[in-house]
Amino acid sequence: MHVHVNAAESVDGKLSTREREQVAISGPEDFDRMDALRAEADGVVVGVGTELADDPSLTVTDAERREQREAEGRPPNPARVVADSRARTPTDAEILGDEAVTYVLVSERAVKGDIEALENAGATVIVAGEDRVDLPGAFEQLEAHGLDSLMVEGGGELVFSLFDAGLVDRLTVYVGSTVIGGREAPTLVDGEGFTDPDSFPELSLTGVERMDDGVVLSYDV
Ligand SMILES: NC(=O)C1=CN([C@@H]2O[C@H](COP(=O)(O)OP(=O)(O)OC[C@H]3O[C@@H](n4cnc5c(N)ncnc54)[C@H](OP(=O)(O)O)[C@@H]3O)[C@@H](O)[C@H]2O)C=CC1
Ligand SMILES: Nc1nc(O)c(N)c(N[C@@H]2O[C@H](COP(=O)(O)O)[C@@H](O)[C@H]2O)n1
Repeated sequence: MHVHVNAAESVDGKLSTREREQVAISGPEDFDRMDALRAEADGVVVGVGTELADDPSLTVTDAERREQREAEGRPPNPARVVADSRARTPTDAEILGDEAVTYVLVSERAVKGDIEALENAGATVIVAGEDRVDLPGAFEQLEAHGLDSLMVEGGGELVFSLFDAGLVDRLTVYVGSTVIGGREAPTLVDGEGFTDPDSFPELSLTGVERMDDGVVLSYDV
């Protein structure tokens, strides 16, 4: 499985405000770059924190990109994937719309009734892990469903777990020229954090590009 993490952060590393409401950090050029990344991927992934905060659609906006995918024998939109241990995704969430297939990754903590409600709303539910979603195990199951490349949009809790599990292959981050601040505001990588310098993931900078009012930094992991 190839895993690409892409997000937009303020100059002080925040993904959003302490109120965790969706903020447009990047501009039209970067949103178009994100759309192109979605169009390349077999699946677009978020954590349930992002799902509940933003209610995103995770679909490809540009019609030509959807047509190009279809010309290649792919579905017009990538699959949507949400890491949601306790099956908290609302059944009227945008990601359960019929523009694309949707996988909800849950753990054994999810109750049967909530799983069935998501299945009735059109989701395919994948169970992996006892407490939180076991990401390596869940990604193996996604591969069995034909998904070989994932574009992860966040948020910081999920991105930490992906780095911690050694699952990230590529990182692109738009750094906008704005300051959000707030010790409780989500950052690109939250979770428990790494403490041993020997365990810090080492990235290799592969690109720096000016875009909108900021820069896009690209890394191989
Ligand atoms: N600027 C940008 O580019 C982006 C901004 N955002 C912003 O980020 C914020 C949301 O980020 P955040 O709160 O970090 O939430 P996340 O989207 O990272 O979701 C975190 C939740 O995912 C669930 N989860 C399931 N399995 C795992 C696992 N193995 N590891 C980690 N989490 C797991 C957990 O809930 P549970 O245990 O219940 O399953 C956890 O609380 C919002 O404010 C949103 O607007 C988000 C994406 C991009
Ligand atoms: N690239 C980027 N720039 C920003 O400024 C952002 N706020 C985000 N957020 C991500 O975009 C998702 C919105 O998805 P839809 O367009 O509604 O499908 C949101 O959930 C974040 O993942 N990204």
